[in-house]
Amino acid sequence: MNAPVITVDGPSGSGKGTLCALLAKQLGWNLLDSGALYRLLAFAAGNHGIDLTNEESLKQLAAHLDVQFIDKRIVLEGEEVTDAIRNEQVGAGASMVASLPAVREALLQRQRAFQEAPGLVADGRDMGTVVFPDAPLKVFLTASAEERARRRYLQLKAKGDDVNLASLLDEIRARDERDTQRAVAPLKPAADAILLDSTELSIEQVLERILREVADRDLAG
Ligand SMILES: Nc1ncnc2c1ncn2[C@@H]1O[C@H](COP(=O)(O)OP(=O)(O)OP(=O)(O)O)[C@@H](O)[C@H]1O
Ligand SMILES: Nc1ccn([C@H]2C[C@H](O)[C@@H](COP(=O)(O)O)O2)c(=O)n1
Repeated sequence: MNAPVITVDGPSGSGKGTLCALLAKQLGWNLLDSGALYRLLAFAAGNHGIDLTNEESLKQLAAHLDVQFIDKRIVLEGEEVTDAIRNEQVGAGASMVASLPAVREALLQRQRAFQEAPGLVADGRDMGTVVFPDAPLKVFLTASAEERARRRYLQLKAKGDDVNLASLLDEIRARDERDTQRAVAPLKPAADAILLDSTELSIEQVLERILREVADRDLAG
């Protein structure tokens, strides 16, 4: 029998990554950060001088992407890029390459390979709709664009980045537009997903709510 999967989809800054990391730790399950794959591809394209609209070259690059996930570190073509892929510029590039159907197809099997015992928590935009359509628990996590921009502002400021709240809100809205309007695997809740708006919830409240769903479905064994 396949290992169970919990999918968490939603827009940028809604808290998916935070929730998934906590869930995976609590359950002792594997974690897939699918956004990191699109970020890595955009980053690698920059290294190789490949235009972010060149679908054929990006497809080849995606199929042969030399990446290793070692604990919480990410190594791309021998170079540690864990922090380097986490800025808004790489996020915007990731959103562009993610709109190309051949790229999504090339990354599909790589994502499904993360489904290993005892279970998988999968973070992304199309985890419940495309990559793991049979997952027994699907979550669609949202928050208002203003709250998501505020969270990102605090996150980047804590890292010492020079940030502007209004620009972050513009970038979040632009990314939402691109991610929800693309023709292939657009960001949308799966028909059987639980919708959770975290605008006024703490991280702990979100985790508690989802752990209740895990218990109700008897997923943790
Ligand atoms: N419920 C919450 N309340 C307050 N802050 C939160 C909440 N959830 C997450 N955060 C904070 O918001 C920031 C963004 O969260 P996170 O990276 O988990 O979002 P994300 O949905 O994974 O974004 P992306 O898709 O762009 O990677 C982090 O600093 C995180 O600590
Ligand atoms: N399953 C996924 C995951 C991510 N993307 C795209 C869309 C995002 O704007 C970009 C970066 O993701 P993040 O790291 O911010 O979660 O990658 C996607 O299309 N499908």
